Amino acid sequence: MEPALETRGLTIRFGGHVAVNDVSCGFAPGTLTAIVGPNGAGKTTYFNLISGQLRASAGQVLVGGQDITTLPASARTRQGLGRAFQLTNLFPQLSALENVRLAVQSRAEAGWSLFRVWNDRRDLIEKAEAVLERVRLADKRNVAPAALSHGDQRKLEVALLIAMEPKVFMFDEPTAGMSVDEVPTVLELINDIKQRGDATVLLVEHKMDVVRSLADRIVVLHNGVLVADGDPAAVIASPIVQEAYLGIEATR
Ligand SMILES: Nc1ncnc2c1ncn2[C@@H]1O[C@H](COP(=O)(O)OP(=O)(O)OP(=O)(O)O)[C@@H](O)[C@H]1O
Repeated sequence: MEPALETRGLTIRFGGHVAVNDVSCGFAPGTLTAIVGPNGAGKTTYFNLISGQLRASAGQVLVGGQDITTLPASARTRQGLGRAFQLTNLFPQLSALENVRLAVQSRAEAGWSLFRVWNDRRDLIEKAEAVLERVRLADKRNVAPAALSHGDQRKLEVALLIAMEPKVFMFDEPTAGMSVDEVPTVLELINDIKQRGDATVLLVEHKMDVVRSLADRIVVLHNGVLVADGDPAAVIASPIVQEAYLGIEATR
């Protein structure tokens, strides 16, 4: 099956430092891949290269077989790459519902569907309400983002991503800074995205228990290089992960 997303020889140099070094990797539809590695391994930089926040020094990014390497971030979004929004990108004065409605609307407009039935405002709102229901924020529909709890803000970020209907969902440490009781809901939402349809999910995550519970596959970056890739149990047991995460000296 053709990968939904693929990087070929993806590389970026900052001065003399190679932060992502010749990373070739394909991500199949309907799978969730966790990208792990120690601090400074290049995980966020790899995400930035895929989503277009950074331009590669060498290599390619392909979505559905199409080369998007030279496209700006906004055009990549239209190609189906969805990265979780930071709340700073939202309209703080608007309600949660209105923010999701705008995301639904931008998706509708991107789909060449000028006359599609839910271009009508009522339909856009119904669709936005359904998304809020799905992320369990329906009761907060009239609340502004800044007034939401931290956990609810992360749910709203997921709602915006769902509203954009991307082919590829990218989450960079989605549970960072959350209280222990807020974590399961966000993990359930990500799992729900994975279960429905053929979405491709990429997840940068430090917490190994989260990775173990969600991932079909783990890719390990170390000093910008892809050093392990495969089944979660096997990768977690590998010396490189044991050493990087558990401080156990690798036995060779
Ligand atoms: N814009 C930049 N200019 C210079 N160096 C950078 C830049 N962005 C990242 N780096 C460097 O690239 C390396 C990889 O950083 P990156 O943030 O991608 O790592 P990471 O694996 O996401 O780490 P963490 O788990 O701590 O978030 C680091 O050495 C970092 O200092």
